[in-house]
Amino acid sequence: MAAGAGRVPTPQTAALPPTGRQGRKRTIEAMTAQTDAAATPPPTPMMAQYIEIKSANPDCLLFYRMGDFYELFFDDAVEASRALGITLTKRGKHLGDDIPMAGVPVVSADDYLHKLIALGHRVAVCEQVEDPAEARKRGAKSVVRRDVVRLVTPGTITEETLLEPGRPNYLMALARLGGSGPGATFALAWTDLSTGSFRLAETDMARLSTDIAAIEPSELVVADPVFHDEAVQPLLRRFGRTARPEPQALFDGATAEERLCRFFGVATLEGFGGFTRVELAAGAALIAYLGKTQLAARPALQRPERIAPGSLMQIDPATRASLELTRTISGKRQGSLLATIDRTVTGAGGRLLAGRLAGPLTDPAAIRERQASVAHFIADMTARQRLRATLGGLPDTERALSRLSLGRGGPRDLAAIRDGLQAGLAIAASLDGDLPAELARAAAALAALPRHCLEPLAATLADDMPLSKRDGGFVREGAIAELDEARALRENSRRVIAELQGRYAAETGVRNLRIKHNNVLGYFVEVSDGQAKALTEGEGVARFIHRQTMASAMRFTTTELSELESRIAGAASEALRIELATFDRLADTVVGCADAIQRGAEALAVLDVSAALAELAVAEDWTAPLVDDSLAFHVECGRHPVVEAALKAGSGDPFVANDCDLSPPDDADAGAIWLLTGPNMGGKSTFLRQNALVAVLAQIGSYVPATRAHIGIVDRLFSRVGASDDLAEGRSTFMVEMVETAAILNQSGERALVILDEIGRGTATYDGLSIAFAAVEHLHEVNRCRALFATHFHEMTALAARLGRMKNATMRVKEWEGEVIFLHEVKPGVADRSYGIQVAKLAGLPTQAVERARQVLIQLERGEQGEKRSAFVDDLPLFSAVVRRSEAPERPADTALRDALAEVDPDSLSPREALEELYRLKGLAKPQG
Ligand SMILES: Nc1ncnc2c1ncn2[C@@H]1O[C@H](COP(=O)(O)OP(=O)(O)OP(=O)(O)O)[C@@H](O)[C@H]1O
Repeated sequence: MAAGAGRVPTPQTAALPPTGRQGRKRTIEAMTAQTDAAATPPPTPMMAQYIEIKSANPDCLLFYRMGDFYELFFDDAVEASRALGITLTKRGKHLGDDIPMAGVPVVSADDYLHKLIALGHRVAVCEQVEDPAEARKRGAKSVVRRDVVRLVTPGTITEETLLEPGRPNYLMALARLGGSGPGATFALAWTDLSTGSFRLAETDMARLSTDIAAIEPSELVVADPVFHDEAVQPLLRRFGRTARPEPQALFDGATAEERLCRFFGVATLEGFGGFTRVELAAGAALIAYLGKTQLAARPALQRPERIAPGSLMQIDPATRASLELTRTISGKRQGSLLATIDRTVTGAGGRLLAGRLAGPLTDPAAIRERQASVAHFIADMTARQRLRATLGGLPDTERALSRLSLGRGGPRDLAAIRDGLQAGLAIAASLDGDLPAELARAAAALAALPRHCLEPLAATLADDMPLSKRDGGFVREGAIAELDEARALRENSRRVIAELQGRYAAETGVRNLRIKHNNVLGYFVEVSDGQAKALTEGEGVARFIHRQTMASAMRFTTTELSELESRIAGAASEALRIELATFDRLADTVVGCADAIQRGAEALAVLDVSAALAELAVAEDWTAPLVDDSLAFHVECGRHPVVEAALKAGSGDPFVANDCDLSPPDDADAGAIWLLTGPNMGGKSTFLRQNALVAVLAQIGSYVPATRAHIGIVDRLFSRVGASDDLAEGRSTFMVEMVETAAILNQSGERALVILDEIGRGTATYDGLSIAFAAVEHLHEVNRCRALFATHFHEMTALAARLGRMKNATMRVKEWEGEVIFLHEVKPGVADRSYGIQVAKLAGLPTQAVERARQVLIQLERGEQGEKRSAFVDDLPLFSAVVRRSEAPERPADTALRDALAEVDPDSLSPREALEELYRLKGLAKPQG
């Protein structure tokens, strides 16, 4: 019986010793230490096997299969019990000490794996690789042979339960050739093992983190020396535990091409397109790492696709985060651009859309091709709705195929392929007429789906699928005569058992006599204690053979029952054998057609995304932007899709659309800069971001939230909005801001689009103002890019007089009865004030603090008009903040003046006396001291 079977992992409470990588290493050493044979008994054969396997996988938690459980021992047990909250127990001794042990049931292993992977662990799954009967043949003490069948790592998972449907899960390899000097070349290779996509791209040191962030890998493998290179380390640190070192041998450039050819079974890679040496090294490293983690299984990877340099808009990690493209700043999908625009109905469609959003295109022709697909589905609403209804119910064909090719598939994966093939062929037939190029290619891929693969699946598979193939029952009745026979025998035997039970009950007179089954006794007759006499006395003695006495029941068997049992067992195992063989045959057929099925699944994803973007454009009233090679950036009535959706769902307030024109002014050869001033909460950040999002949406081939848009290709997008600390990197808010601003000023060319919000506010006013000034001048004179710059430094608006391509714009507000009303409208010109205090009041600052701020502001403004700053500070008595009254206390001069005025009788004064009186009063009004 399984060790620990029947145990349910429960929250663990015992205090545990410290663990960690170091601790684990120590334990392995201790485990394998040679000991004084006389003093301590040698490890049991099973423990010796465990230690051997664990030593070969020191950096993984080892899931060691024992019956229905995966057991963990030593430090692995301690670590897993902590991470998973499962009971830590012990089993036997090693070198005189108790062996800590923890286990998880095989049936729910996926959930535990999920948690461990999410925590950054890697797990080696060690299975029994022979029948226990075989082991017994070698002697009573021999252990069943076990081996690691798979390393589960964050980038190589394929289980449905471990993956998010709409998110790709990338494994990436980073290769460097040419040493660590300036001549070094870099490349990335990445694959989504769950779908088989495989891409390669060259990169360089400056772009490295931007390119990695665009893919968002779950796991990044880097050659050991590169991983530890001081120049690369800070970049990799950004990706935390995602990045891990692997032996340099995996990345060997000299053998890379040969290794790739071997994997794809081709003599040369020429048919796949040209690759650089470093790209091949990255690709081969990825394949080698897959070999290391997947062991015997060969994933169905697509042929490598090269992403040409410059073909995608570059968006660095900070910009990506600040624009909340696929995730909000707090890390959630909800509230991101992706979540707001995603109307896809399949997992593959969702992943394709996410991928497109991560890498907008820079080729206008390719963008227009995608736009045409969207336009097609806008024009043909019936086709769109029909397609979406068909796609909506489909399982994830891509991921099912990947599991089948890795030998991890189940009956439901076969059914998914069947349904995908059926739907694909039906859709191909319905896509008629004049199709735009991208859709025509998709239709062709669908029409080419392998019917010879569908036929056996459709003829053989049942309608309802069990989860595991071992449960049987997935082959349709009538499909295989041999199986029908075995099943009939099995069913028939069950009926015979029921009849036997009735007969025994009648013959013995025990009405509630039952025939039951368990794994230990097999079939047995059970009667309650009080009625056992009918079976143990008289005629019964000869027939009923006693097996077991329970607390309140007795169990028996009969010769007839034993014979029946072996017939039933034979029929059931025969039926299962036939079903398993059928599964393997069908899975082989599917894997044999993997290429065509993959292309079909991709085509379905393209159709889903095109129809979804059409649906979005219609529902939200978006328009097709004109995208070309110019430097134009002209958006009319643009909106921020996420803020607009939030307003709709919340207050119901309409979103105020705004124009933005950064196209080169008439006689200029470079784009314009808008300097945006306006009150807090006026909508500056929203306006800045919405224009960046319009550029992104336009370049993924989508329609955009505007009434008209003309976008000249943006090759690089920079957004520096809001401030954040990067304490892990030891950088303050201001430092982070400056590092990002430096990157923008160093890297933007004339095709860049730069969004800068309140640069320089994190330091002293004059320092900040000077930096903001310099940044705008630099953007205008050196970078010459299109830019939007929001600021509260109103002094900067004066730059418009000097910088020909800079324009001032402001957010309109209305003041009404002392309150400020934000109109969220952008208009040319300069803001007169910031309205910060009104916003503070709206935010609920205590009344006396608001009043006090007003006084300080008045004095500060006076100070700006000539009075000395030091005098102003002197004018602020230390304790005035606690003055509760809203009016300022009367000063002595005010009282004297009022008294003097009261005494004056204007009717009795001559003109000369009146003048003298005026001088006297003025004298009284002079500030004291
Ligand atoms: N065009 C708009 N139409 C309607 N509401 C808007 C619009 N723009 C912004 N808002 C609303 O105003 C809020 C504040 O906008 P935003 O953060 O862009 O202001 P801001 O000027 O950048 O403020 P601050 O200077 O304080 O950062 C938004 O959360 C949104 O609810």
